[in-house]
Amino acid sequence: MTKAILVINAGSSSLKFSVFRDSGAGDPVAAINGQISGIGTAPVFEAKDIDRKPLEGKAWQPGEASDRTALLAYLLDWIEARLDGATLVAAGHRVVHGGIRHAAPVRITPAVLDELEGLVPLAPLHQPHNLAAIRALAEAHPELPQVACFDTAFHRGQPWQAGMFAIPRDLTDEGVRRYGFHGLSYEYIARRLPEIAPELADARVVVAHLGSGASMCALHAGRSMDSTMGFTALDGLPMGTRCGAIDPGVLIYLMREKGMDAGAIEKLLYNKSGLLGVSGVSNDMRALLESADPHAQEAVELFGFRIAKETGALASSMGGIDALVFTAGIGERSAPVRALVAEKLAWLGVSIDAAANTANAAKISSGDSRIPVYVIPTDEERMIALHTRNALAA
Ligand SMILES: Nc1ncnc2c1ncn2[C@@H]1O[C@H](COP(=O)(O)OP(=O)(O)O)[C@@H](O)[C@H]1O
Ligand SMILES: CC(=O)OP(=O)(O)O
Ligand SMILES: [Mg+2]
Repeated sequence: MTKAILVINAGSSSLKFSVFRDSGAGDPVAAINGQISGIGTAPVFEAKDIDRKPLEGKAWQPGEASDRTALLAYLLDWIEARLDGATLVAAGHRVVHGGIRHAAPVRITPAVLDELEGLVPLAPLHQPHNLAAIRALAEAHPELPQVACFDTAFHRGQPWQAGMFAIPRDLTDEGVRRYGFHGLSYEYIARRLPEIAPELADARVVVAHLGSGASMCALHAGRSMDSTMGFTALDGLPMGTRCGAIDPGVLIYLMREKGMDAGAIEKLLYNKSGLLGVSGVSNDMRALLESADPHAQEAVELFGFRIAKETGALASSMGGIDALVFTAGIGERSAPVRALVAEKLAWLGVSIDAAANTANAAKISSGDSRIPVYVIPTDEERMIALHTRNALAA
């Protein structure tokens, strides 16, 4: 029997999904990818087959389909009509925060769901939507096994120094520590890199996951040694709308001198900062690269500066660097951003080939670069499908 696994990556206003077919041999294979975007306003459903051929499009009128349960029920009906003889056996979800307890994917039960709900304050942009999708699916299909795959899990094996803040120990003990995120993406890169470059299997590699959320990871022999994100997905690099690393004294200043409460600070740092806050133009890197506004150019420059700076820091965490990898939306597709970072890493001997970079080639370093530089498309969905299958088999 061919089995089908539904993979869901739920965001604030979108629900990305994939259907994988699992014959039992090798990795599950993606058959359908799609998303429902515009949730909460005017939802739009799009799906493509594995050759990127459009399968379906549907747009709802504003207000017509406002709740996630109804949209998920629609999605499930649509998927079930296209299983083509396969049986839907499980759903795997990206859940951003697994907290102190989860170092591996877990089968969802009501108790697990309640526990994950407790982590909402640590990932306000993601966790509520991840859990809402699980709840809605459980309502529509109570018998379907669901598995939560955590963005934090891959980092749980880091050396203790990478996970610790210099704060009183009782706070550390209760979980106020650095977790790291985008773990499903880094785990995929850790598997994929040795296929592309076998000589790098045991190497010290800095991976830059540059999407709407952006972070970097120090990978040594495929294991996470350090990462730029910490307790929350706010730390590290500036992102589309998130500030990245900030002096905690700024928060005290905002509270004391500006009278801001937790909600206002959360909104400022998660939704109004980053590329959007610096540029005043957009949170989208494409718009900034096209803009002549000097503040847009400053936002791009700051992004590149911080990526280069963190490359040095992460290399230090591993005692050196043997390769650099770019991935995710900006990392995979923005030659100007990669060129900017490479320029700032010239001191390290990084040099890229302009034509290869423009072509988004797999290897973009020039022959005389001291370390190779790769562009590797990430595949968080494939990791989720794999983890979901394995969690069910266990
Ligand atoms: N060709 C491109 N050039 C520059 N940036 C791009 C390009 N294509 C996509 N992006 C950027 O990638 C970001 C989305 O990355 P992605 O990894 O899909 O994010 P997420 O999954 O976190 O929503 C967008 O904010 C956009 O700025
Ligand atoms: C953890 C995180 O920042 O995720 P995303 O890039 O999807 O926003
Ligand atoms: Mg992403």
